[in-house]
Amino acid sequence: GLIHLIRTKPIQRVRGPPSPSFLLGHEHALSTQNEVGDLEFEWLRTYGPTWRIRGEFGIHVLMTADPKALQHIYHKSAYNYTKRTSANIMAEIMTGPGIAVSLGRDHQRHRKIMNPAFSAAHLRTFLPLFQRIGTKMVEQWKTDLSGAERMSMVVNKWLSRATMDIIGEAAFDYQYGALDKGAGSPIIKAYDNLFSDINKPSAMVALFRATWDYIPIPILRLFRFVPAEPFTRLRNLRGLFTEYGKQILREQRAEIDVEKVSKSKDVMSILIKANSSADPQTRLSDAEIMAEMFTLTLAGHETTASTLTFLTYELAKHPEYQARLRKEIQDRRALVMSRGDASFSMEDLDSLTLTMNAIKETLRFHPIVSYLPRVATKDDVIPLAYPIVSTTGETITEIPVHAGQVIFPSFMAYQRIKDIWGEDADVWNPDRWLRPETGKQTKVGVFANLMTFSAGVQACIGWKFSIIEMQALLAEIIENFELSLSSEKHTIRRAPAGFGMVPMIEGREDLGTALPLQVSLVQQ
Ligand code: HEM
Repeated sequence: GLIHLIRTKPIQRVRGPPSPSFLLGHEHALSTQNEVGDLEFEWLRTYGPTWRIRGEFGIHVLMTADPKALQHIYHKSAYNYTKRTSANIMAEIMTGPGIAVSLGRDHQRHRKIMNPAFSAAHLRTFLPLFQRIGTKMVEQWKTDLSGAERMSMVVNKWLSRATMDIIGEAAFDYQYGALDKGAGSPIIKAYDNLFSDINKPSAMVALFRATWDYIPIPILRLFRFVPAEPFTRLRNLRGLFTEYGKQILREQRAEIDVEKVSKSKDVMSILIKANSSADPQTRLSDAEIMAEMFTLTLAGHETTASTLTFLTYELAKHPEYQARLRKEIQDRRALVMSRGDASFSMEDLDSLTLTMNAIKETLRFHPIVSYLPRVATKDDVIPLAYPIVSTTGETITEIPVHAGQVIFPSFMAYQRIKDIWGEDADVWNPDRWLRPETGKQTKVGVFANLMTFSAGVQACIGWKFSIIEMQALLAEIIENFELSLSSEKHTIRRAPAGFGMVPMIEGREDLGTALPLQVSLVQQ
């Protein structure tokens, strides 16, 4: 039966929307939609959690939000579903040969070397750093208010600086000084609007990139010399970062003594140790070390900043929830003070249920990476938790795929399935996490059964780092400030940026990534 199914191109039996364009398929529509998720939600409603769209040059693309399919693709069969060349090579041009673009065995080596730096026990030691940077940011807001009752501010810019300073110190013991230097910080300038700028998809560029899946990789690597956008931007960014990277490495190599390196679990010690390892299984080259540093800076700052930005936006839209959250934080503060402590411990932060639920809900509702393409490396059968109806009216419970099949697993749509998240899945409601059944189905993601950090062997290595960072920064912000929507009644768009999204003001896309809010001091 199976052999027969595979011969008969079973993928074409999966229903889906008619293609808007032979050359561009739905891919261009996905990356230019007004609000990220609009198309996916419509397809989810029409076809169920699994459907078929057209990619560039008319290829059939399987799109799925089905938890069992996600589990299969990312966990059970993870190295049989690899990253798509056209996307991966862009990332490689930007970061160099680091963990996020390496594949198969190569990736296993990177991951094995880096894992110890991201253990839960080690990450907890960063809490004082997160709190120090959080306090610094909050003090700067107070200075800017300078006695006024309220002020308008572009929150994402601030959060970006705070998370940049945090990743610099946490990973490399290096001070980027982004909060001190503000908009003038060279590294912040270099990264500003990166994701929205390099992903401005004209139809021509989209088609050009689509050809990459058919071009040998060594040739693709030469594209980094193309004297046009987005390559110029990527090249400049990598150039600038290489300067930082060399400086950091010089400083660290001079400071680190061999004794300390062999025991230490911080990122720099681990990288320097791996650089001089005699065993090829645990060695990293100079280029790989530089790429690792770049990757951590890139993956570790804007991601968390964007998620927190969407979170502050939701709190501004939901003042009653914001008030409950503040009360929870203030009550705990009273307890901390009665203990005679100056700051929240990890246990204190973990006890803030409403705060954690707001974080979970924002990761569910605003997954800043909304889908991640994968390509099957061999013939396989993908199981489904939710059967679908075929083009000929039969029920399908699994989908046979050929090697080479392109799949867009949709995190955005998965996180809206009502059967899993509740009838109110389409609204931001952190209280859903008080219901014990929420998300308790097929095990998929690394955190709260969400897919926002992806899943399996290539899932986000920094998810726990990011959660603690958000817990610390959010408590700091909400304890000190009331957030409300900007008086100018802007409409905020979840604007597409590659496979993800960034907040933008409708009609003011020229400002790049921007989410303005009003802040006022909490009356003590
Ligand atoms: C809310 C915040 C974050 C989100 C939503 C997020 C999301 C993701 C996703 C979806 C991936 C998979 C990418 C792919 O397969 O192409 C990933 C990978 C990665 N992330 Fe994160 N991330 C966040 C924060 C962080 C932080 C704070 C760090 C570092 C401290 C980090 C470091 C990495 C690294 C190194 C990888 C590559 C892992 C590998 O390929 O093995 N991320 N992240």
